Amino acid sequence: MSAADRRERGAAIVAEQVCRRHPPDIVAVDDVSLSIERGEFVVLTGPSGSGKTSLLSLIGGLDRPTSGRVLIDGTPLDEIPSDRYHREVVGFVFQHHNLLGHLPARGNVEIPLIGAGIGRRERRERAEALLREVGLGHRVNALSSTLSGGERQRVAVARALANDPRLLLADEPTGALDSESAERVLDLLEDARERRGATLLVVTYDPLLGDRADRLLHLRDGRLVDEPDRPYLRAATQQPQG
Ligand SMILES: Nc1ncnc2c1ncn2[C@@H]1O[C@H](COP(=O)(O)OP(=O)(O)OP(=O)(O)O)[C@@H](O)[C@H]1O
Repeated sequence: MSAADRRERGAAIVAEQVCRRHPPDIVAVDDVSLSIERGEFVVLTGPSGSGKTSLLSLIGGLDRPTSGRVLIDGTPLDEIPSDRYHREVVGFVFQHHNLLGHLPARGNVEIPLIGAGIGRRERRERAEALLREVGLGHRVNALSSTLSGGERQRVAVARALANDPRLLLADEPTGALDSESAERVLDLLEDARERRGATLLVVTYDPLLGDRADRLLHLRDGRLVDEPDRPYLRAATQQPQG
């Protein structure tokens, strides 16, 4: 199916000849075209420095292509107001979870709800419900800085889900976790897809995620490449270097 066909059927994400250059001569993303169906779970992998985070940032509206364009549900991303996109459409899980350590777990999950015109009490209830969903109902008042790595990552997932995003983007969400915590985070992401119909795009080296994804995309030197097997999916401690 061509990218244009998928767009007609309402692909969640389309990239059309997307490039991201950094002066003077770095090409982080080089002419990438792709299409991801609604509700699909796609893993993006490739060696270190191949452009995975750069591409995720372009799709997540954290950065803009130097040429080409990204469409979300058929609408060019640069026509969607950035605050609306981040408030209503997309949720992010970062590897280093970017939690505010001085806030309790609940406070972190409430952050995306603050700009959404939701009253304080409802925000609180929703954040607590999400934390229960990720198995942290007993830790809602714990300062994030006192949580374990796996717990923090689960808070990060709860925060990413707070706005009920239809697009969930994750950058090495299990990279820093032991296998049990990694399984748990992965279950949460898959649950978001099954229960909420979210589309998942996940950057990873983790074979566990690769096994569960519908499809793997491989980047090398900023370009999408065909790989016969899964050379970049290895335990985090054995990450291949560029
Ligand atoms: N702001 C920037 N300025 C200059 N070069 C950049 C910038 N951001 C990324 N790059 C370069 O673009 C290339 C792709 O980087 P990116 O972080 O997207 O790779 P990656 O595949 O996510 O790597 P890793 O797996 O190590 O996180 C790298 O060569 C990187 O040094």
